[in-house]
Amino acid sequence: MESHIVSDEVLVNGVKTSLTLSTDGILRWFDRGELLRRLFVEKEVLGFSTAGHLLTIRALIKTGGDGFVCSGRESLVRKSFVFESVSDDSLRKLCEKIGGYIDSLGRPKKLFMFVNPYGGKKSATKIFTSHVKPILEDANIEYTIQETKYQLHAKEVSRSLDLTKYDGIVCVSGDGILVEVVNGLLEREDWDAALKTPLGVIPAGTGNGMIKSLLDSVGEPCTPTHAVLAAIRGHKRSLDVATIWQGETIFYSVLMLAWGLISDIDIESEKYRWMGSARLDFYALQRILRLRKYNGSIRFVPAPGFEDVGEATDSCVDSIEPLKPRKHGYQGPKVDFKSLNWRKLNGPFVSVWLHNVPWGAENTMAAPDAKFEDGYLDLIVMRQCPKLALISLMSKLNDGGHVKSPYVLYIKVKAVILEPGTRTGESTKEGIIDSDGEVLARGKGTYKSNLKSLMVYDKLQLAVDQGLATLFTPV
Ligand SMILES: Nc1ncnc2c1ncn2[C@@H]1O[C@H](COP(=O)(O)OP(=O)(O)OP(=O)(O)O)[C@@H](O)[C@H]1O
Repeated sequence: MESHIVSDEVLVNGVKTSLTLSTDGILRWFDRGELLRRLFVEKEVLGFSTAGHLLTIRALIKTGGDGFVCSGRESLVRKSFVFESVSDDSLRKLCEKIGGYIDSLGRPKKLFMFVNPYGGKKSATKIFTSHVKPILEDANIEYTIQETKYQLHAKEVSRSLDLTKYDGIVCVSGDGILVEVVNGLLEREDWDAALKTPLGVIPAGTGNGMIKSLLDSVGEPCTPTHAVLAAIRGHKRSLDVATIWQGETIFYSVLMLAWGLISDIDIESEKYRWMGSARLDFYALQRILRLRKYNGSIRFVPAPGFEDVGEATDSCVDSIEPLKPRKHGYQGPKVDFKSLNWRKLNGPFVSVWLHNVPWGAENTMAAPDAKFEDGYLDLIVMRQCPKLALISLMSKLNDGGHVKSPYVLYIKVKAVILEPGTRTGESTKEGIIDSDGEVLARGKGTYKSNLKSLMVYDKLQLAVDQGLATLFTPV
């Protein structure tokens, strides 16, 4: 028998009932000894409020169950339970004990929220109003909202935000805003402390890979409501951050980097945006039928267990360019690159993909074995593949089945030097390198754009720092 944190008489619909919070964190109420209902405070209770003698407990309950069901697809609904206390004293005691228990869970009390009204289907504001706001209010969480007004606005704000005022930053957006926030935090003088600020995402973009990866890892569906709950229950986890650099230019990535087939599909299919999500399948098929291969090489430091992949490359050591020291902010991972075991794969390549978390988008499980905080990136390489096999392989992207294909090399790496080259047979055409939805580099003969990309289509280096950032997580 669990001991009680508090147990008292209350009225439910005028009927005398006993309300109990036990040390196992379950709130139960009984009628003549018979259990009427129970709520798992940690999992289901958002908060409570009082009015007169009434105590209202607000919860988020799985539909189709009483909170004990764990299947992945049911939805969550807000529900209130009202208890009438028998005296001021009783109400005070109940509030103090239930409030104390909720406080002990380490939940955020004040959040800074970015809302990107231009991400995805332009529905972030609506998602905030109808899914996020009511839950924050039920949970008595204060929030400050910042709508993003232009590209890199979230990065700018994160660089100078007074973080002592907030217990976390939540982005109602796609992955793009999260990446901006991480980049902004890493440029701060107090980057080390700033990176301990937990970050959350409410899916409202085209690519919602990070929140999909978090929710899917515990069998929960990627919905705004599940995402809010993940952000406010007080659980945190670390996240690896990859530093990508070329000369003085640096980009911090938390999701992925792609070169070849995948980035061509992602970026070039933008011109078919009017087709909606069908644009990706449509353009993927075009790209497979007229398959491109790229010259170039990848040098990498393999994770334990993958030391024999590729060929040894000693010459690499001389060509490593260390990260240039910055005036302030994070200085990159502290690794002696020259002492590491470098291996090499030569092109031509159909596709080169690096992934930090399993899902690249809600329907793309790029790297089924990727871990948030293992200190490695998953490298997925395809050098050649018959077109029919490639079509079937692309159809397996939604369950990660592609990594089992004999045409795919799937390993874990700590650092990479990528040397992208021209398309085979077309020496005037180069490719696109894309990281976390950003075009990092656009080579000759690709699509036309007035926007200048961050880096040039040339050698770039990348290394992972383990668990540098912090995320809100569902459990
Ligand atoms: N007010 C704005 N106007 C234009 N662009 C903006 C605005 N606010 C943010 N952005 C940019 O929108 C981009 C997309 O952000 P977000 O994370 O919401 O979605 P996404 O899924 O990454 O991308 P998509 O635009 O394809 O949905 C970011 O690169 C960000 O810089």
